[in-house]
Amino acid sequence: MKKIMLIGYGAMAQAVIERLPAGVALGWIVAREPHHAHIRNRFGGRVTPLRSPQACEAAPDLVLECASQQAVAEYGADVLARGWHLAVISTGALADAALEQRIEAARRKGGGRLTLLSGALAGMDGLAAAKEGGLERVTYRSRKSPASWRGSYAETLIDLGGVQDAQIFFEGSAREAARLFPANANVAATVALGGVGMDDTRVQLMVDPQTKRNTHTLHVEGGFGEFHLELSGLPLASNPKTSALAALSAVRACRELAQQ
Ligand SMILES: NC(=O)C1=CN([C@@H]2O[C@H](COP(=O)(O)OP(=O)(O)OC[C@H]3O[C@@H](n4cnc5c(N)ncnc54)[C@H](OP(=O)(O)O)[C@@H]3O)[C@@H](O)[C@H]2O)C=CC1
Ligand SMILES: O=C([O-])CC(=O)C(=O)O
Repeated sequence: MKKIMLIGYGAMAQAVIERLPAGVALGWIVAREPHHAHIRNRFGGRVTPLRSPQACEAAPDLVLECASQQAVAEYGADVLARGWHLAVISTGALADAALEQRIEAARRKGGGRLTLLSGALAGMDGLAAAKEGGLERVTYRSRKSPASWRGSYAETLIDLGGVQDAQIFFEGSAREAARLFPANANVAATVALGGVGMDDTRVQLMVDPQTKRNTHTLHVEGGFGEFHLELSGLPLASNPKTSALAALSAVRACRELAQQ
């Protein structure tokens, strides 16, 4: 039986817990103190709530980050320095070049393994293959409902309550998008890391009052030709910012672990 540590106890973490595949057990949850009593009541002694991964006395087979860019900054380097396997969903954290270097240095020194989860988008395999032939242009667009952008920096750029038609409210690099929209633009960072990098990946963010989906559009041009991919994902009921597919990509990482 493989034993995992989950970082975060929000919408995605709940979706992952509900779908944990056979052969994988949840051993630890890193969560803020107010969640600890709930975790103890729900799982009894089977799952230990922790304030940080450093408080864990055993070695998890996988540490699954389903929390925030801030959590990646707080714990990522330490997890990798211990030689553990870290799977990250809040990939936008790596838009901070200093943090990316710290994480890479810790990984090299400690021998840990870093996996970037494919998250809410598909096609990362095709992007990686296309990169081998040279990439010329990568554009990513995210289109979500007003509810999905609420509480984000979008509120300073557009009147989410008054918008009548679909509208682009942000255009910029993946680095800017991931840092300005930490709960909404991790996919931009994932595309950037798999393709032409944070500064050359063009990003458009769009609000659409007519949709209830999170639609991700990726356009890639290069020596191989071009591809255009559109994925229309259902958001999680408990967090409209987050697509169900992102949680399923974390479940898939657990299944791969079970099969090792
Ligand atoms: N790569 C991708 O394709 C996608 C990435 N994401 C990212 O996945 C992450 C999780 O999403 P989701 O579950 O929907 O978000 P939620 O806001 O629903 O839940 C986040 C959880 O993580 C906890 N948390 C955040 N920071 C820390 C920390 N430093 N230490 C301990 N706990 C922490 C929160 O704690 P508390 O309850 O105390 O606030 C909360 O329990 C987000 O960063 C989101 O942006 C989402 C969708 C797609
Ligand atoms: O889940 C999504 O649709 C995308 C998302 O939030 C992100 O990229 O951070």
